[in-house]
Amino acid sequence: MKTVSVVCAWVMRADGRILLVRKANTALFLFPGGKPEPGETAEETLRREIVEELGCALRFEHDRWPGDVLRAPAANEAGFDVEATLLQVELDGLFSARAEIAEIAWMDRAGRDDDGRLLPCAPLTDVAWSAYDGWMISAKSSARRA
Ligand SMILES: Nc1nc2c([nH]c(=O)n2[C@H]2C[C@H](O)[C@@H](COP(=O)(O)OP(=O)(O)OP(=O)(O)O)O2)c(=O)[nH]1
Repeated sequence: MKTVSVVCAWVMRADGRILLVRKANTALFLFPGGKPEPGETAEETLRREIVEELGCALRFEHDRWPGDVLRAPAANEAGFDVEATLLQVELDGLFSARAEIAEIAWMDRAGRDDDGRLLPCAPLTDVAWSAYDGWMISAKSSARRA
């Protein structure tokens, strides 16, 4: 299987919804982010992509879900898997849809946006929710053991 590598942002609102974007002329909602340029660290890629897509800076929190490298069928490239480095971050400052972003949405665990609309999502979204749930379960059981 051919692979496309991306770095993506897991941005969780206080009510537990996560931020997704839909790019112009595409149907599926995705995590903000994109492909690294040569020589960039994951953090540099994400800062650049978020400025391009949402026009704001990022904060990297250290006491949150450390994120993961996740694999799923690629949303917009037939025959490719996406290998995504997903980093939990917070947006710093006002943000809005820029450049190629057609829509921004906050998705809940049931896949709905703030208006109750069921969002069509890239396969990576489900994989990421499952990884996050797994981390939450293990974080709670270590807290109980402590
Ligand atoms: N950003 C992002 N891309 C995803 C996700 N899930 C998923 O399958 N992909 C796929 C879609 C595309 O096939 C690929 C990202 O390519 P892209 O074209 O959006 O990346 P980019 O912004 O760096 O654009 P470019 O360099 O090709 O101009 O990864 C996701 O959650 N976020």
